[in-house]
Amino acid sequence: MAKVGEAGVGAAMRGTAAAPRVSELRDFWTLLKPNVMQLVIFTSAVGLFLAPGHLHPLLAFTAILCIAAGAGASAAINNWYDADIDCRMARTRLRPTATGRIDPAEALAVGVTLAIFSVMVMSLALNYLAGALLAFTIGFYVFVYTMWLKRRTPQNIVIGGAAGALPPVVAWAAVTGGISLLPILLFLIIFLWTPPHFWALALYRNGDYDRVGVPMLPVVAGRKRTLDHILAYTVVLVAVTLLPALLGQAGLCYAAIALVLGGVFLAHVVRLWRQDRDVLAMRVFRFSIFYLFLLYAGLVVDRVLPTLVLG
Ligand code: HEM
Ligand SMILES: CC(C)=CCC/C(C)=C/CC/C(C)=C/COP(=O)(O)OP(=O)(O)O
Repeated sequence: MAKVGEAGVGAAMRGTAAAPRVSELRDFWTLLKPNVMQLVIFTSAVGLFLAPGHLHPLLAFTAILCIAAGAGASAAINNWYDADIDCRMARTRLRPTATGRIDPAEALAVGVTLAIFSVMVMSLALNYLAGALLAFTIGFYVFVYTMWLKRRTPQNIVIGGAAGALPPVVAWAAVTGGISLLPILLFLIIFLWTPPHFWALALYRNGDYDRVGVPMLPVVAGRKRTLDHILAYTVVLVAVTLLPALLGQAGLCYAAIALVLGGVFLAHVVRLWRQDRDVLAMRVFRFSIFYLFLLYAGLVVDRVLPTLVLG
C-alpha cells in the first residue's frame, strides 16, 4: 500500500496489529465491485446451467470463478481510470481509489493481473472461445465503455452495456465451445435491460454526473427525454424477454414468469414516467436488479420443473 488508509490508521491507533490488514483486504475487495459481481455471477451460472452438455463440477466452478475474476478485474481498472471523477461524486467518493486508501496504480496492477489470470485459466481449463470472449468482455468494459464512451456520449451505457450482457454468453461458450440462439437471447435481454437499470439511477444521481461533466442522458437530454428512453427500452425489453418462449428455447412456465415480471417492471416504469420523482426512480433501479435476477431464475425453474413434476 502506498498510502495508509483512514481505517488502517484508526485500527493501528487502537493497537490491533492485524486490523489494518483486514481493512486493506476489504478495500481491495470493494475495488472489484462485489455487489454488481453477484448478479454477473448469477447470470453466468444460468448461462452455464442452460447450455447443453456436461461440465465437470470443478470445471464449472472454474469457469464461473474466471468470469467473476474478469468482472472484478475490469471493475478495478475502471476504479483506477475513474479515480479523478469518483472522488467528486457523492455516490463514489468513499471508494478506496477515490479517498487514496488504495493507490490508483495498485488498483491498475490488481486489475491487469486478475484480467490476465482469468483469461489464461479460462482458455486453458475450458476452451479458447470462452477465453477470447472473456478477454473481449473485459476489454470492452475497460477500453470501449470506461476510456472511450463514458465521458464522451450519452449512448455510453447503451453501447457499453454489451460488456455486462456478455457473461452468460461466455459461460455458454465455456460449456459448449460455441454460441447458439439461446445465449444470443440471454445477451439481448441484459443489453436491453441495462438502459432502464442505469438511467433510473442516473435520474436520482443526476447532480453527481453533472458536477463531473460525464454526459449521462439526464445531464445532456434532460429528465423528460430520459424518461421517454427508459419507457421505450422497457417496452422493447419486455417483448424480447418473451422471445425465448416464442422461439422454442423455453417453455410456458418461463413465458408466464416473463409476462408477470415484465408487467410489474413496466408498471413501475410507467408510474415514474407519469410522475418524475426521485423516490420512484430509485424504486425502478432497485426493482431492475430484482427483475433480472428473477427472470433468469425463471429460465432455470422452467428447465427443472418438468423433471421435478414428471420425475
Ligand atoms: C454498462 C452497464 C451498466 C452500468 C453503467 C451500470 C451502472 C450501475 C451503477 C452506477 C450502479 C450503482 C453502483 C453503486 O452505487 O455502487 C449499479 C448497481 C448495480 N448494478 Fe449495474 N450497471 C450496468 C450493468 C450491470 C449489469 C450487467 C449487472 C448484472 C448483471 C448489474 C448489476 C448491478 C447490481 C446488482 C447493482 C447493485 C449494487 C449494490 O447493491 O450496491 N449492472 N449499476
Ligand atoms: C466478465 C466481465 C468483464 C463482466 C463485466 C460486467 C459488467 C460490464 C458489469 C457492469 C459494470 C458496471 C457496474 C458498470 C458501472 O458503470 P460505471 O463503471 O460507470 O459505474 P461507477 O460510476 O459505479 O464506477
